[in-house]
Amino acid sequence: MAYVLLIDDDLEFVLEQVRQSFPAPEHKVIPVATGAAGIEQVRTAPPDVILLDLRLPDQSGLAVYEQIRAIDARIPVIFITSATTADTAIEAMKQGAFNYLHKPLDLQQLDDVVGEALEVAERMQSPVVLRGESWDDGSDSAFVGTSRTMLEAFKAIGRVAAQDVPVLISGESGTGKELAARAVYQHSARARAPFLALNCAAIPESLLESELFGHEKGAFTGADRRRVGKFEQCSGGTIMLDEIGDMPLALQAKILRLLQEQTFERVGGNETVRTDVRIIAATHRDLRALAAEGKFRSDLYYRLAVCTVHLPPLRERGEDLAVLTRHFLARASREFGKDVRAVAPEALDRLRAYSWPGNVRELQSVVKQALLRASGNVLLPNFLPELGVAAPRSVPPSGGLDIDAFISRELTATATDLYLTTHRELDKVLLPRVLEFTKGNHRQAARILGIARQTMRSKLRGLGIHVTHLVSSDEDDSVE
Ligand SMILES: Nc1ncnc2c1ncn2[C@@H]1O[C@H](COP(=O)(O)OP(=O)(O)OP(=O)(O)O)[C@@H](O)[C@H]1O
Repeated sequence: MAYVLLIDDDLEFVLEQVRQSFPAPEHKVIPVATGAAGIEQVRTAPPDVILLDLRLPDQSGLAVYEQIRAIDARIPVIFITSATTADTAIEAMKQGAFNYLHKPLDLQQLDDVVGEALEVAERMQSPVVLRGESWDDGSDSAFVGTSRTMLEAFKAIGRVAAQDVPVLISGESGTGKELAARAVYQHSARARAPFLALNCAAIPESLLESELFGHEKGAFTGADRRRVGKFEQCSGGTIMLDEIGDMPLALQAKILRLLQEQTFERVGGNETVRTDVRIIAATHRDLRALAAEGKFRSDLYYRLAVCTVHLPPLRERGEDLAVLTRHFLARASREFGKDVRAVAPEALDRLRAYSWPGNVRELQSVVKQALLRASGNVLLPNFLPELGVAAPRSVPPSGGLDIDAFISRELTATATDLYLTTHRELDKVLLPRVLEFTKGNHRQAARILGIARQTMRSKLRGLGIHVTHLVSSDEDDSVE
């Protein structure tokens, strides 16, 4: 359940819109009409996200924002502005506001921006617990591993977290780099300041610079107002640059300067902006090799590689496979209201024989699929999907889905959940296709599909499909 605090004296119209977008009982919207009441609410019952009008009867929205930040800088604050207060909204972004929306509110933007803020807040606030020993409570943010290599990684996380220097996290896709970055952040001196994660490979090259550094009005066609970038917005906090190996060389130079001097210029601007951000870079590529080939700046590589955390691939983690399988089984059992507690040794043997190119993410998906088919409380080998075929996809499949072939393959006398697994298979193709069609527009996609946006989001998450908000509130979401 999301808890949204609305601080706005226009309680009739705006409140109605917010309630429409975030209906009870799944959501709780608490409205207050003054800054003082809002601050009191944040103090006594901290919300997940705050919508704050810039114009309030008792004090300015910016003053209220400063006080909220002092209480907890991690709660995302989205400003509500009228056209005349847009400049102040930009000022608020410079001070770390999450985003801003114009009145009258556009319901889709409201939904997208608040939805994204909730995801960001969850990343910051749900604690990543490093689990070297106990593993079977299925807790959502547990970072599980008992193998020697994972214990080394946990130690490295502990070692680098406290030092206020850049960190480089390496590991194949699905090995837990984002979890590691969150753990570093949460154990650092900046843990009470914001954390933003950005996937450099998912953002078109032409937009990435502006996303990170912002731009001035008129910097390029369509830049009709100044935009504050992530490095300015997140000053005091931590930024995860995921897939940094995919960053264009020109932009790497700008990152290097930021690391050396903590300064930069917005795109199309001359003003030197000062910031104070800790960078956690992550990559599935071999940056040292890329640097040797001239495809990654070696000076940036050496700067980033002072503190490193390496996450080994699942196939090299020995005993972790069983531990993680039980962990995900406990989690999925809870999620689907089943009670499958044990894994048959033959099922584990089959899992061990596989090479796991998609690593822990793939295992998580396989266990979920197996659980959906399971009956009784032991996970038997015939509940497992065909390994390699059922690997999660993060990009839309190009060849489409042969649903008839899928059903023929799965239709056995022992199948118990063919309805669910077939629908999941269909979702893997359908959802990305519809989002592609709507250019990442969630509201439109949900409307076309005829399902609730929240349902669509949770389905995407369940399938391991990540949706990232790319640019600003004015623009769209897109599929990674
Ligand atoms: N050791 C672990 N314990 C529990 N869950 C894990 C572990 N490692 C990964 N996961 C889960 O696997 C999924 C993928 O992890 P994560 O997104 O951190 O990987 P990644 O290396 O950043 O992947 P990518 O490079 O594709 O972005 C997430 O759902 C995460 O919670």
